[in-house]
Amino acid sequence: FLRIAKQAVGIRCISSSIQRLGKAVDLETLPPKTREIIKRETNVTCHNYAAVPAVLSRGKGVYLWDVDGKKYFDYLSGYSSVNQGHCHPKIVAALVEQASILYHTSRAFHSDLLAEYAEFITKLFGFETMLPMNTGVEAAESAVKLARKWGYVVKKIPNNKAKIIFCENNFWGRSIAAVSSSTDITAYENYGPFVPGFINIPYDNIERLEEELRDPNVAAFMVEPIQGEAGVVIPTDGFLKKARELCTKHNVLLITDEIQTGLGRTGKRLAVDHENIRPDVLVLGKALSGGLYPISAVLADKKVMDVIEPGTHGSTYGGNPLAAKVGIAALTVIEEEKLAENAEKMGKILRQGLGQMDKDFIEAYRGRGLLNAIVINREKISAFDFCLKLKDNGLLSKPTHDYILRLAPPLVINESQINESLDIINKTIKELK
Ligand SMILES: Cc1ncc(COP(=O)(O)O)c(CNc2cccc(C(=O)O)c2)c1O
Repeated sequence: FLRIAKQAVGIRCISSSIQRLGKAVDLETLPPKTREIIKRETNVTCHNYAAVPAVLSRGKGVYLWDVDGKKYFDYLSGYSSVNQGHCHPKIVAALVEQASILYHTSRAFHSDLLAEYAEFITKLFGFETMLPMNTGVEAAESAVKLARKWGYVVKKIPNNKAKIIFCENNFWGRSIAAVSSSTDITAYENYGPFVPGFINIPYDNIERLEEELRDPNVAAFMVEPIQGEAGVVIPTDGFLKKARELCTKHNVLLITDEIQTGLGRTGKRLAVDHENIRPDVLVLGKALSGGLYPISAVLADKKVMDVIEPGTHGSTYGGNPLAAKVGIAALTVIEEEKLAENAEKMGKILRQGLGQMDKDFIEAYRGRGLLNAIVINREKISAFDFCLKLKDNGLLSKPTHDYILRLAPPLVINESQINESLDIINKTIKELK
């Protein structure tokens, strides 16, 4: 239905003012080196991003520096990839050391590190097996393939009839399958025809989920525990727990996409830990490498994962020894430095500060741990233009929508840095009043 609806009317299921593309920026207002590099890049690259006009050349911890030496707080963390902070010495050391030993064999052969990495990550998250991939969308798409195959082989769904339930305003990447499940017209427009068998329900709507789960051809429900790109949308307490119960009741796989919410970002190792539930399939990415290298993974128990036999799925780079080494280091840093606990503490301080800001300007704020967002009064300024002003004052972020600004610094941030960031946001608001 969704596919036909999208093709027929191209409806915008979410606000028509989606701001995937920021406002045009007057390059002449930028410092010369920044301006020149942006012009050169624009001349020879696909224009698939409307970037905030900062040209960065160095990063350390929570800080970034641009080519003119200006220092910024990073409040995007590479879209929650750099949870461990920029250029973390342990993760860099792992890469540098392994890069001069062995970095790629393909899985046509075994390498000495995949076993160590797979044992580490499966033990840490409590699953029997893992499938190593590279980007988030690859892992999410692998989870969709795994669920479909499980549906046919185990649940005995008639061939090519498997359905997968997604939530409106989901975001799991830019592949044809990912945009086939999307309700964001800027993500799917002019990319049809779409992948069949995908159903959309409103997020955080248990009644609608139960309704769709009654269809015996449903193989899985894939959901973000907190919707990141939708604007840090937190479900009602108990939603995930109820979804878990219903998926079990209807013999449907629960897939949680923790590519943005996982690995300490929301103040727990995984966002599902806030409700103490265990999915059938867990999808990780982004901070699995600390932002240093594309690493993603799908975790599941053997009764699910073993439907994939040799030669029926794969990836040139998936599970390479460099990724294995970097993955172990990145996960070790999160655990050893207690980054989830720090995210919980620092997130509370951040939201406390946001709560004291001018309510005429910041209409709302929300978040868990260090995955936060503010809703800006659209009468005052767009989120993109507010970003430009924040940049001038030394804080970098990027909107998720016209009036929603994400605030997601590396999880290594400390209290004085949070307070300094709050001062920058307050100063920017005062300048705009
Ligand atoms: C929840 C979630 N799942 C999957 C993906 C896809 O990961 P990859 O991008 O590594 O394939 C994401 C990605 N998250 C994300 C956030 C903001 C921008 C962009 C962008 O594609 O420009 C992507 C995500 O936020």
